[in-house]
Amino acid sequence: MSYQFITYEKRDRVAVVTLNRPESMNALHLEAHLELQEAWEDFRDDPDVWVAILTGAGDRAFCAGNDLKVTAERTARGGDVQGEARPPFGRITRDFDCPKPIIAAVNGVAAGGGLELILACDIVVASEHARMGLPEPKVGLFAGAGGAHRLARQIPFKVAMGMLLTGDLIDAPEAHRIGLINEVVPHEELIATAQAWADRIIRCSPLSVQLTKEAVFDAQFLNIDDAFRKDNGRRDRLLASHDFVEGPRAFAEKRQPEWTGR
Ligand SMILES: CCCCCCCCCCCCC[C@H](O)CC(=O)SCCNC(=O)CCNC(=O)[C@H](O)C(C)(C)COP(=O)(O)OP(=O)(O)OC[C@H]1O[C@@H](n2cnc3c(N)ncnc32)[C@H](O)[C@@H]1OP(=O)(O)O
Repeated sequence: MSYQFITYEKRDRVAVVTLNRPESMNALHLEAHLELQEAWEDFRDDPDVWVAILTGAGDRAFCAGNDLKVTAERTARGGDVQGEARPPFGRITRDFDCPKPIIAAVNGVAAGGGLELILACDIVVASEHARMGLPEPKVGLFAGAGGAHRLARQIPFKVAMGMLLTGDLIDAPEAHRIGLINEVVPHEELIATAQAWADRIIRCSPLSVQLTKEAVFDAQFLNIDDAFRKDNGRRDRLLASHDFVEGPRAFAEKRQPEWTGR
């Protein structure tokens, strides 16, 4: 599939998705959002790819959120911005709720939908000059693509409300201090650090990793009985899998496992 507003490369079980509108701070208009959605569906459904890295092109921005200039132009022309906005607000990060891990490599500013993409990722490595926040209230919107219901689950409530109600951005060291990101690294080490996280994950059984992510997600959003009920189904699936046989056998034979993910 060829893309105009993102790049999508797969190598050695890792998919690298790059937002590719550096001239617009990698801001997302509807067309870019739809390409991103397509790439996630391919990543989710490709059995040969186990982890994704999401980053932005250029050195200035990871993603500046919705493309405000395009929205302004389309609103001025009487375009159906409301219709355009409806799917992404629900979908832009729902698609990320695929069971495979996604690592964000934050190469610059992540604002609005840019931070909402990060909140939907599982592991976040940021360049030392990255900044992030949810400035939607400053532009007449609200963080409806995951920011309002994810931020307060990932950092202390009052710190989250301070960010959500002011729209203020924070720098990478502060994001790391409050636990919003895993690591802050020199800019030139960003992609290598994200790749190192991916390499550590693909040494694990892909089936175990995916079921772990599903279990964590269900525990966050389902009532405890439903979450445990789904865990029982996951456990049965894992116990019946090749990986459940291969893992202990490889350990006993002191060799690297040969995972199949089935
Ligand atoms: C909502 C309708 C949706 C319609 C369908 C869209 C589908 C895609 C869905 C995306 C997710 C939407 C959900 C999300 O919750 C809603 C939002 O994201 S609202 C937007 C939130 N983002 C912002 O408010 C950020 C605005 N920008 C800034 O605050 C600053 O630019 C910055 C990011 C902090 C960077 O500051 P600086 O480093 O000082 O750089 P500049 O300000 O000088 O900017 C450089 C250059 O880039 C242009 N630019 C920056 N941000 C955007 C943007 N979001 N859209 C378009 N262009 C942007 C800026 O204008 C400058 O351009 P120049 O003037 O040099 O031509």
